[in-house]
Amino acid sequence: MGLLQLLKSQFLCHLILCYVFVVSGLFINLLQFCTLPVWMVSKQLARRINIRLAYCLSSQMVAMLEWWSGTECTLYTEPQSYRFYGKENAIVVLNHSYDIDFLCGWTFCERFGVLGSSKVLAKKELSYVPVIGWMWYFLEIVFCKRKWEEDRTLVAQSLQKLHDYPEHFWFLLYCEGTRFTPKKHQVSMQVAESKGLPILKHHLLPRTKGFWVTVQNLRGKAAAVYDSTLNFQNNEKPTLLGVLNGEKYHADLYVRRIPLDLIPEDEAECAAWLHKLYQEKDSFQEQYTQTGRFPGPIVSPPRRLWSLINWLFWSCLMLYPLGVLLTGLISSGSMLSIIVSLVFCSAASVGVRWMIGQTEINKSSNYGNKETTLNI
Ligand SMILES: CC/C=C\C/C=C\C/C=C\C/C=C\C/C=C\C/C=C\CCC(=O)SCCNC(=O)CCNC(=O)[C@H](O)C(C)(C)COP(=O)(O)OP(=O)(O)OC[C@H]1O[C@@H](n2cnc3c(N)ncnc32)[C@H](O)[C@@H]1OP(=O)(O)O
Ligand SMILES: CCCCCCCC/C=C\CCCCCCCC(=O)OC[C@@H](O)COP(=O)(O)O
Repeated sequence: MGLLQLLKSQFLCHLILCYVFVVSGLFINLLQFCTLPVWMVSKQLARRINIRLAYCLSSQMVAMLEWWSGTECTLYTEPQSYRFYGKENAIVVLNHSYDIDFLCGWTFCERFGVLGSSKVLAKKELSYVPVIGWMWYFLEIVFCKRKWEEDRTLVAQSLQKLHDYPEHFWFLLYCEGTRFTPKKHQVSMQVAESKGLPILKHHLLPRTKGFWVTVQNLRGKAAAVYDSTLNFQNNEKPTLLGVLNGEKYHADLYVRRIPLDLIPEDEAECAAWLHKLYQEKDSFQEQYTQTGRFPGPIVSPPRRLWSLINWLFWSCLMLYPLGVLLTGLISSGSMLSIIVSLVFCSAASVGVRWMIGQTEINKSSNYGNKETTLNI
């Protein structure tokens, strides 16, 4: 292990990175809160400010992936589709099998200039996660309860509000609704069998209602669906803790651009269309497993310096007061103050560890896990 790699794996380094992320994140949340009066005067101005504030926060995590861990993200796509990326609104359909799939998605958002405005249909529980969840609230992220009776109006209303959104955005939809585990796969394949649908090897059976409601409500606003399939070379199983440790991963993303007009309006036809899409995605994954690559040419956008510059800026801004505080603390010689600070630091690390836990598949919810969820 090289010296730099050894440094990256040190707990003290992690503590510093997390400190910068959390404290700057809370500060950004506060700035977002201050944009509330602006909403009353100019909604579009408030939205544009929030897009930039969100960029300041999410690009720190992107910088950690791209510059700290040096993870390589390769894009497989047709050149005629590539020219549209970042220049139109789109619905992104992505497989949900990795702890850091959302972060790889963010990396591509950053490279195509839509990171600050990127959106997702997220489970409601994530809105309570400090920093990221609170940021999403101001970014008009669409939350769902994964209860269709409530979601059908809730999600539709939130999507309608995006019709006058002032900047290009990608709206991410994990149609599988939860992360892939062997148990959830087994349960969802029972549902597939009962519906006479083919067995999927690499995906859970997609939930079609959220897709249908999204497509219907973003018609006229989104131009296309980006069917995206993510995998990692050499069977890597990336984690956020691994990224924090400076481990380098190799992500491959295959994207097909499908104009929204090609997607059926009728709910049943739209559901059948999505099932067929997932059967195709499954065959791409199988091809990747067999050959180590996706179909189509590689047209990767390079990582940009912006995420690194933003990260260095916030690090300087946050580490300076920390340095002043620590110097004052040590020179005061007060044992009580030092103990209180240590207790505070320990509590903060437990809090950050909990946040990182939200990304871990082994802490995944029970949604889709139980036979009782079978609506058959
Ligand atoms: C060029 C580069 C391109 C791309 C780059 C890639 C990406 C970048 C893009 C953007 C990045 C933006 C942000 C990323 C940042 C962070 C993201 C982080 C995380 C958030 C993710 C989540 O929170 S995922 C969880 C929430 N989302 C969803 O659940 C969406 C999918 N779900 C649905 O659509 C659901 O339908 C619903 C939520 C709307 C409603 O849920 P409900 O439970 O009520 O489901 P259903 O009504 O669908 O269930 C009943 C039907 O399902 C059948 N059933 C029952 N059991 C199962 C089972 N185990 N598996 C499958 N199906 C099942 C049942 O039979 C019913 O069938 P019907 O035929 O009657 O529909
Ligand atoms: C720059 C240094 C930063 C270091 C510190 C990083 C700390 C930040 C930690 C976490 C940010 C929270 C991001 C939450 C995104 C979680 C995405 C996710 O995958 O959600 C799961 C959901 O889809 C389905 O849930 P279930 O599978 O049903 O359960």
